[in-house]
Amino acid sequence: MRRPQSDALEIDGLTLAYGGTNVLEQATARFAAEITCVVGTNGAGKSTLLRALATLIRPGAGSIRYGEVDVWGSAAALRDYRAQVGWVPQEIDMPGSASVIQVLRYAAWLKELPRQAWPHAEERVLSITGLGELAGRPVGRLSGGQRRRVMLAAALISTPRIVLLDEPTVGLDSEHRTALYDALRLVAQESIVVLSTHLLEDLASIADVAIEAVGGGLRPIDAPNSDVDVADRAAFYLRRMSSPLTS
Ligand SMILES: Nc1ncnc2c1ncn2[C@@H]1O[C@H](COP(=O)(O)OP(=O)(O)OP(=O)(O)O)[C@@H](O)[C@H]1O
Repeated sequence: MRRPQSDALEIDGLTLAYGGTNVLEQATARFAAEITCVVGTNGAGKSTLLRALATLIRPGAGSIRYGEVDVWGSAAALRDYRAQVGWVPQEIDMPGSASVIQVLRYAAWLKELPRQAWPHAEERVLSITGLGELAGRPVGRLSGGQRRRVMLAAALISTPRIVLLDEPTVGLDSEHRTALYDALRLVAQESIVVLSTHLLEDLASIADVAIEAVGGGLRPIDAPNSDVDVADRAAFYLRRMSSPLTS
């Protein structure tokens, strides 16, 4: 079931900079309980936007609001917001000797989940990510795609309402991408999912909404009629991506 409108995540007039250089300027967007893909060329600001949504970077101007609350408005608002966020960074960083279940328990401990809730939470995220049979295996003995799903499972352990993934498909073959996308489909039934990608051809199979980081701003790529088939949708996105800014 879709989340109520009031729980949307909104950015308004957002400016993000490193040093004195703006990466995004006056950017506006709205994210609902569906899968939003952020696309754009190298250096366009996709990761920067994702990091800002994860509150790893503080905006120079503008606001990030979740359910009408300015997440940077107070220390309490920031803490409450962070408790709702599951973050999957681009870099896979887990001790190779730890088993999948140990990684999940560490994530549950970090998120301060009550210990009695751990077994149910572990079962839930293993099921969503299709990792049940690998629970006891050291992550160093998993494939890149499986490790990526472990990171997603760890991010999901506290049932976050907002799931942010920076380039989650890097290095994955189509089979592993499909497994990841299947997991994200389940997550997006209840949570806001935002991911960055440079794989335009995958937008057709995963994106409910696509936005492009371009020229320091964010531009929605109109959703095509969902009745058209997947190949047509992909072609649609690719056409939109290559169209001039004024179109
Ligand atoms: N920590 C940083 N310090 C200074 N500049 C940075 C930093 N991180 C990113 N940048 C710059 O900000 C701009 C946007 O980078 P960002 O990583 O958000 O782009 P991207 O769209 O994710 O690119 P890619 O597709 O290559 O991952 C780039 O010009 C980059 O060089």
